[in-house]
Amino acid sequence: MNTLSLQQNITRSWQVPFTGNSNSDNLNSIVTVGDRNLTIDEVVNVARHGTQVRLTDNVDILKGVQASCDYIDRAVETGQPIYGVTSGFGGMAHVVISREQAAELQTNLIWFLKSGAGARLPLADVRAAMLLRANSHLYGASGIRLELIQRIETFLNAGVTPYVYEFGSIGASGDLVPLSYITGALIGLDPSFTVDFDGREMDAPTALCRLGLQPLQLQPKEGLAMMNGTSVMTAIAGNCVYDARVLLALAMGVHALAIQGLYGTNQSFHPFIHKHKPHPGQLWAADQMFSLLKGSYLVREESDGKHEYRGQELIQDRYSLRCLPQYMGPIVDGISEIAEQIELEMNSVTDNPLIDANKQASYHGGNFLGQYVGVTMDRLRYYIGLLAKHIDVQIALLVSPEFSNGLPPSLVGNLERKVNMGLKGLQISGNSIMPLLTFYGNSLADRFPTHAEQFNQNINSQGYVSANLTRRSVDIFQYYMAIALMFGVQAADLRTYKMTGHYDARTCLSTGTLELYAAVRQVVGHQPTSLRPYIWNDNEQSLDEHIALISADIAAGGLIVQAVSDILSSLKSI
Ligand SMILES: N[C@@H](Cc1ccc([N+](=O)[O-])cc1)C(=O)O
Repeated sequence: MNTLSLQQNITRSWQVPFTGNSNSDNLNSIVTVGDRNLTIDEVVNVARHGTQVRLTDNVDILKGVQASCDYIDRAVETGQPIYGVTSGFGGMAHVVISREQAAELQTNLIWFLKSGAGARLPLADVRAAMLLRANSHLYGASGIRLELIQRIETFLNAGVTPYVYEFGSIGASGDLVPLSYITGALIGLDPSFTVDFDGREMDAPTALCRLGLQPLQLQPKEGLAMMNGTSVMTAIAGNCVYDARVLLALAMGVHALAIQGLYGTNQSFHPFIHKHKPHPGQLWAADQMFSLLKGSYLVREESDGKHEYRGQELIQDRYSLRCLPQYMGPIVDGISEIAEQIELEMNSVTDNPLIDANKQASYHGGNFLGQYVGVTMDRLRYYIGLLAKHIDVQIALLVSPEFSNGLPPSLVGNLERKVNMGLKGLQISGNSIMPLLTFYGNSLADRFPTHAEQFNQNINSQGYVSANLTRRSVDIFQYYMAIALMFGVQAADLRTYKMTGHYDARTCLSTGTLELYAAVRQVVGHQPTSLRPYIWNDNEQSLDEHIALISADIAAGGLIVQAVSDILSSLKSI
């Protein structure tokens, strides 16, 4: 079946409704796999937005794939001792496997690894994992037939996604258990392997039948090649890095709104300061913030180096404003390093043994160890915690008249209505999320080794669990960001009123934050007006609904994300 002929514009059950963001250019173009490096954006487009996939038709590459299979065939024929081909697995690798048992060894591997537990992974993570597995195999070092790799292409393009579970991998032999579910489904091993077929739950043999495919018997090495690798944790990591960058760009937007709400200065972002401490992330954050505040009537324009006594107000801003580039810098640099390492992992061969068909040799090693994923995902959660902590203190300044430079307590809109308590509940709700995000910042990769599997896997990365935890952290951060944006918008309106006597912040905000402000107002369905700020009386809206609307827009890459697309693309180029 030619799955490429399937209509590309059908919206599938697992698809995130695409409203357009910075990777929209590539959205409808096909992603070719095998002859070049994949990017995080491409993986996200395939995983979430249904971009079609085509395996390379580069003859040399395809010959290389076949040559690795031929090498394995010969090795089995001649009884060469090769791990996992003519030997047992892991701590039982001393067991000799005969030529007659070599295929059964591979199928049996799926059976005893079918031991996952917990919730199902999001389908987008599984799709990304399949894409990365195909990519890894096309290096021709794995001894797996093109026919099996093509099944991955077929599944992806037809929207067929195996169910995989959140527990089972220690990230040591890669993701053995999660990948066993993908492998079992791809070959239609048994009805107990199930898939999402375009929104419908179905057993794998039935799904194959619908795709016009027969169940497939694994050849020697193929089970190991499919299951011995980091593709699932790396897939989750790639999706998380994408989301974390979006959230970092939004954090910059939130800070720019908060600085205007607080009537902060732009002087702290002056290039003169930062060229004297030129860490790339710090330079980026300062430069972005300087631009983001340009043209605003709600900042103290002090870029000429002048400053004045300000009565009871401090002559310079508090640290969460003044030291923003120095605080954000390491996070920016860290996330960019994480993105680089995850992209490299995405474009690696992560199984064992690896075959060099040209030299007629195979090498026993350990590219399946997911330590890069474990460590980077631990770091990413740590950075998310730091970002959240910074936003939390900004909100605390905004709601406290002692520190807010004259804003009403808890950002109450209508002070005449004495029962109005403003955004107190919203802050408390945010306060219930932020500590969790910093708690999730704890590391997992350094936890006590499990000495799994007869001490064979006696060091492990926990990369899979760490990546899943990072996804949770990203999801929660989206709620927190929604809350922060609500504070930013309300503060901008109230500061506008203080400066002008009307509430329409569009007339005063910087050009760099106007779109973000307008996007939030549009998403919650409250258009700006000069007569009232965003929140006027407590009983006129349900704040929880606004949180839900804004966070859903962020998750879908909607209007709010589009509003920071310049920041996002600049972030990707660091
Ligand atoms: N990742 C192991 C392969 C492996 C080890 C253990 C198991 N197992 O299930 O015990 C399976 C596969 C290696 O290549 O050495």
